[in-house]
Amino acid sequence: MENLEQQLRSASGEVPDVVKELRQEVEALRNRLQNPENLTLRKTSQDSSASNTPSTSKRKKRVTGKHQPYGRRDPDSARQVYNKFMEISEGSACEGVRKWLRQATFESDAWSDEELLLLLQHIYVDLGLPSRFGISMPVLRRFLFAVYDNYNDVPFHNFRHCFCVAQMMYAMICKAELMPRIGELETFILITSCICHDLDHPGYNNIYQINARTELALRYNDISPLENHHCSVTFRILEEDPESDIFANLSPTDYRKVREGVIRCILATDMARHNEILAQFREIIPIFDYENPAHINLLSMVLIKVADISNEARPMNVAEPWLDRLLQEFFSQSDAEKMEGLPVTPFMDRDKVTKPSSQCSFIGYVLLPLFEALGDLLPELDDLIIIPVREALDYYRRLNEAAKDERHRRSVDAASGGGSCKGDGGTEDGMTHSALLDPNSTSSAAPSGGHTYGGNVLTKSGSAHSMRSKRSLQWMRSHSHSHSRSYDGGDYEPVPQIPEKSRSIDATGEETLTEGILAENRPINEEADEEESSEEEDVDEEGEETVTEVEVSEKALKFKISTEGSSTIVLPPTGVRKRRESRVEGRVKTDDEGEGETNTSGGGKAGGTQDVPAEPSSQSTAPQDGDRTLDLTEENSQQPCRSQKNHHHSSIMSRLRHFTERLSLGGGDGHGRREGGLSPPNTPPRPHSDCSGASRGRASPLAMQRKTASLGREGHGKVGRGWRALVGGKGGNSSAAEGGGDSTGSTGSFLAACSPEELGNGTAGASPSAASSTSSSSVQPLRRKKGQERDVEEEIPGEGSLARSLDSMLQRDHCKWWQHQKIGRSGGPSPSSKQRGFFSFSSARSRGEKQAGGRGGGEARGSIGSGGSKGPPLLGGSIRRRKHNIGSQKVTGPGKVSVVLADGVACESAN
Ligand SMILES: Nc1nc2c(ncn2[C@@H]2O[C@H](COP(=O)(O)O)[C@@H](O)[C@H]2O)c(=O)[nH]1
Ligand SMILES: [Zn+2]
Repeated sequence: MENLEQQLRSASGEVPDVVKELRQEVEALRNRLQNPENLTLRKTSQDSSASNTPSTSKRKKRVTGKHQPYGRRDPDSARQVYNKFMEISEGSACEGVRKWLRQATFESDAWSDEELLLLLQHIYVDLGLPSRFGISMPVLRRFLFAVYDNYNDVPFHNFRHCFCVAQMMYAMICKAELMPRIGELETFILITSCICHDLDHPGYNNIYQINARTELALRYNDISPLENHHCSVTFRILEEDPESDIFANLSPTDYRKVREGVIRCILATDMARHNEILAQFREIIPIFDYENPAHINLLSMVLIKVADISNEARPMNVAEPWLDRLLQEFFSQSDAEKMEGLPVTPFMDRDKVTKPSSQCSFIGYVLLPLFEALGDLLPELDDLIIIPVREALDYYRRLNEAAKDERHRRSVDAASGGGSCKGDGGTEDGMTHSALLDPNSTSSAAPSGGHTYGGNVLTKSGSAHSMRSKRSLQWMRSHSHSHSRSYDGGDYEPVPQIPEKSRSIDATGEETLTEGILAENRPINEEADEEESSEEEDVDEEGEETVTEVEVSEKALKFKISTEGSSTIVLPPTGVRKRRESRVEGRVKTDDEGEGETNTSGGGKAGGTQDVPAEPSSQSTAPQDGDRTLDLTEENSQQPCRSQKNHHHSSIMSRLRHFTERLSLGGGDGHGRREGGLSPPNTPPRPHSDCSGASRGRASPLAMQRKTASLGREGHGKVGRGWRALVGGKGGNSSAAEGGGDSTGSTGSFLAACSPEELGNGTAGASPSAASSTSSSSVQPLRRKKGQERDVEEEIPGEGSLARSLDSMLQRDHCKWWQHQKIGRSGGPSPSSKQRGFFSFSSARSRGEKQAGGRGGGEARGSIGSGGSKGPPLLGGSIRRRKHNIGSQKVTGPGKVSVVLADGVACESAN
């Protein structure tokens, strides 16, 4: 522009007005673009021309990643989804689908995007939320679509993930009959939070955001940058398009509670806060009081966390594609980290992670302890989520054990000049069939770390097995004989096994020896302390572990916001070994015996219970009441922490210094400068085949099974097409649909997709899924069929021919297909003669059913608690809510400054 103006000036002596105006516009545009706030959402105004679609234009600039390989979905396809959603939006799910929607077996892949939107609508309506909170159906639909439109096209953290989380939340609410207990408002908060909890997720996590110093990390000062962003986007959606504002008719009090609640819940999904939240929750379980808002707060945070990581509670054919997507996202991030010279996040590193190792670690150390804590309070959820997760862990342990056995066998073979890796039970991919196939195999349950292989017990030298507790071994033994998902609910105490992480297995079963996991990952992935090295000495090379996401994420949070409204500098754990021990022992010690008091003085309540160490000297990473910050001054560094008998204080001090330096400095030259100059990685999302698994690149029965099960990702609509063909669309355009969406509904057509008789007569051979169903149902004890191997390359979603043939089959025989899906879920509901097929497509009126909608239309279902006024304060709890002036600072101790980040959230740090 400047050049142009200069030329014009020299040519004609003046700059014409039109050019001046143009310049102003360019300036305004530049300002908009440079302010990331303006870029978070797609502007409604930009595309309002097209059928009143709320928002479908491409955002110009990302705020969530420097080198971002992912993007939004194509605006045209989003618009199409909107139009289709509007077409079907007055339909409703039939009874069979509704029931399925309350199960962990629900398969989101079976539905198109617009169908999922319809199902989300159903969830709101079924819970009576629109009528209770004055949400008209057009507003609800517009909101749901805006949410859809603000998810990115990333492998895992996409709209379908948010759907799954919301659906699991719905299932838990129904199963445990939570609504009367927690109240309508909290239910509203929970469902909405689930739907919004990963909005605009870039596919790269907080660790990347912080290390790469992205706009988000800068904006949120490294404090849960993504979760803060998800919250921010949530409320921007509502602010920027009042027609989508589902909170518009809330009273000011309720609005405040909802806003606080949604923020609280979404922020709780940061895995860096996992231990803190779990520890606090465990504290209150024995005294849980549904009348106590602080307890409800914490329960909600746990519920959303559980829903968020609940994929492994789903049947194998649902869970595994999600794991593949997650690893795809992980690997893409670690590839980018490598290319950008950033610390490589160990649990995301394709060179170090296998599916079984990843899942053993995650389920054993992160997921199951959380689920079981929830199960302690809500035993109703055992069947729904806890037992399936135990089985998943059992399965992955077996895989891990088998892989270890195989490696051992190979090394023995190699040492003795032995030959082939194949034969006598070994598979091409390094798995030992005997261990996988034989549920009675003792290989995963051998006491004292013994492995059986070919009848010989190989004694493992390492400490990993010795770190299993007796109870763990007992459980593993008992479960190695388990043949059914119908777990007897016996005396199971989950004590995680130490998964093997030090080696990964490639497609041929070749193992890649990894270096010390922590060694490569500076700054925030490293345990740099010498003392720690010595602490690790008793971990043999096979017992080496990859730190979990929680551990790495905790470290990534320089400031850890506590739910008490203050924040604390996290004490770095004293070492992997101690962490493991504390996990192994902590639960046993804390729940009943009260031995976990070693690190609190005066019986401090908050925190620490999960990580209560086996040894008094170990550290809890959870903040303790009364001593929430670590004083960094030299003189105080010599003093023991007030609330912790800290035998390692000085080393922790040095570690902390080291750690905080590294944190703030990023990788690179050791002086805080990342090595620049690297070209953008330009790493497109890896195809599925790049997710390393215990076995890759080979077709297998399982792969076929999975292929048939994870249907129609070619547009996500394959399966639904059968239904859509039947329903045919209402024929109304989107605006008509919007207009007609009040509680009375318009004259929607009624269409029962198939009759109960048809369902009852379905035969197993009718579809590829039926094959899946048959085979998986015949192997109840494990989540996998005997001999099933992992084959990632075979799992590419949406791969043509099978999906196509299924699609055409579905158009003929969708009812049977659906029935088989139901049959096929291990642990899923048995098909009932009352099942009514896919969807019935009916208006509220024609079904004579409550269809919430316009104000006062339709009452809430179920027994609902008192008026939804239970919304507790943000960050409340045991938990004093503090009113602060945002931005204010005060010195809170020698070398410490407290800065108020947001209402109720203060951050204390060394100055
Ligand atoms: N290794 C695994 N990690 C998992 C699995 N399911 C979830 N996760 C991790 O948890 C977080 C949840 O947070 P989100 O709000 O970002 O979704 C997710 O990012 C994963 O990293 C799993 O099955 N295995
Ligand atoms: Zn999530």
